[in-house]
Amino acid sequence: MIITLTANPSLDRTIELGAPLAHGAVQRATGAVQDPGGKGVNISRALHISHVPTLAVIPGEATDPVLTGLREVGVEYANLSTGEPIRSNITVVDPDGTTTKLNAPGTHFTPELRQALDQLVVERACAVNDGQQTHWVVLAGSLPPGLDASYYAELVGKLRSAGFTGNIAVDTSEAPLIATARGEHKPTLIKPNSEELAQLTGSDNWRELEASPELTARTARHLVDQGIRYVLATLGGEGAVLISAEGAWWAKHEPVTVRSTVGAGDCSLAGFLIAHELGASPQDALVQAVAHGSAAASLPGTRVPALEATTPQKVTVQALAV
Ligand SMILES: O=P(O)(O)OC[C@@]1(O)O[C@H](CO)[C@@H](O)[C@@H]1O
Repeated sequence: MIITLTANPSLDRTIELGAPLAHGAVQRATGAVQDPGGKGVNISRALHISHVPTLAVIPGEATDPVLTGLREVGVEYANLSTGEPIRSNITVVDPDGTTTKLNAPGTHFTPELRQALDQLVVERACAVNDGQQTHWVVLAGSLPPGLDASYYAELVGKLRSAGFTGNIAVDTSEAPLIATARGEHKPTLIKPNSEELAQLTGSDNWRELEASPELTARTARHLVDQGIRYVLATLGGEGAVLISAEGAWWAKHEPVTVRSTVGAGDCSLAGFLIAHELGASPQDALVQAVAHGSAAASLPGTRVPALEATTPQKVTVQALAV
């Protein structure tokens, strides 16, 4: 069982344009799709479609389109009533696949709501759900207004104090990511992209990291030395690097036609988790992460691929010396 927390879920509305986005103009879309979104939600959707048991913890009303959307596809969830609609995030896709994303701030959290959310996550992580122990808790996405940057770092500590001994992954950015990496209780895994790795390590040139798997591995090595077991660094079209105490590897998929990169990073993490649940080695889990990310990028909107629709045989992997 893998539990995901999406503290700031979203209804993802994707609009496809027949001509490049023109600032200040009225443009007619050639297509529009809407999906339940937010990073943890996407990860749970990707796990579910590949038959890996998952529970998505989400603040929001049961009648909200995000939750009805999850019910329609059969993803199990535990929601915390907030009295507010879940935010809508807009993605505009140009004909060449370039995406422009507009993310709303999300529901304001009171201290009472925060406490209730903590309790829900900790209770579900420590309980046996549907006869299954929780192997991973994934804390994912931005934090809504009212939850401060140390929220995930503190929640990792609360899970450990409550006796949760499984793995914890954190997939976030900016101040919450920095606070998590510096926190007293380290997560098992973090999944930064190049920009986030640069934020974490104080590097001012994330493009250099994206272009160099070796530099990425050397940079992320410090995080592993500080107690994070796995750093899964995604590099866009350049694949991903996994850095762990056992070694570092770079994996890259053959080029694909990109429809939408939104959620591709979430699917990479889902691919890693699926492979890990199936007992794969870290290196093979990296290959599946890259296969999942590429498959997601070739789908429209925030659509997620099933394991059987991914092509790990088109991924090349090599060990990196760090
Ligand atoms: O505003 P956040 O929480 O950083 O990101 C939210 C979001 O952009 O992330 C997902 C893709 O990773 C989308 O489903 C969603 O709209």
